[in-house]
Amino acid sequence: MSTPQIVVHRDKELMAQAAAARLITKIVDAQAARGCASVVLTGGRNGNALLAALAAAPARDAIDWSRLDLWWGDERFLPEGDPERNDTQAREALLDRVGLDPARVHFMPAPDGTHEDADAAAEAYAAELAAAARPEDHGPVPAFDVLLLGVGPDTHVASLFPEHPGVRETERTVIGVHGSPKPPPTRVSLTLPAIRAAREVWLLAAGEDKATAVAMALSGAGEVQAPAAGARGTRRTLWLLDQAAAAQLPRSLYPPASP
Ligand SMILES: O=C(O)[C@H](O)[C@@H](O)[C@H](O)[C@H](O)COP(=O)(O)O
Repeated sequence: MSTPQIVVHRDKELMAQAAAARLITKIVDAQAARGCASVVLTGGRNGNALLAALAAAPARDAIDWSRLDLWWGDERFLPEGDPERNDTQAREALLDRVGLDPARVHFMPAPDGTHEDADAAAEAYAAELAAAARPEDHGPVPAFDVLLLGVGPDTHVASLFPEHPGVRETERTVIGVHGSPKPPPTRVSLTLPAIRAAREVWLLAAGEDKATAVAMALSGAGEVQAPAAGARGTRRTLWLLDQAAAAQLPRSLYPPASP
């Protein structure tokens, strides 16, 4: 697993634009090397701001959108089209404006006749991930190129909350989450083992309400107390912050070239 690297941007708008530029390059490079790319999306304001910045970036057309696999790190277990669903928000911010191949867009299931509860939805998503994993991925989920995560003020990532059962999961790749402290209470989430299959994990945090969480997760806290600390990529773990979210980082971690 990779050691976290930290990049601090002046404010959250610049952070979203720089992350979008970084993501465009990453996807273009992966497509040039292998013909396709895979990205795991996150819910939350910072993840959506990144998608909106991507939609507005002229260089977005460098991406072959029909050869991009999209997955979700977590989803709010609400009916399809609900404005609070992460995928509804992602569609509005970006997905409805680009030429994606619907077969490559892997929404997490919504409640319906087949997926009565979040546990059934999680099981179905785990099977979809397993079916997409190739032998060279050496595991039950694809080795995603980039997995995006927002960081909560309590250090949660995806729908893995401090001290909740989900953060202790070592076997399953996707779980149903019940009693989430962040509404809505019922969710579906990748687990830390699934997150750690990604080549690159990018964590996004902006605003002063994130400063304590960022400092805690980067200062040696355990993943049960600080789930963000357990989110690492096999090749790279990148914390993308604005100045306010970086304000409580120990000086030893604060990158030299930061504003
Ligand atoms: O479904 C969700 O709500 C998320 O996926 C969640 O993990 C989110 O990313 C963080 O809470 C950060 O959210 P903000 O970027 O809005 O602070």
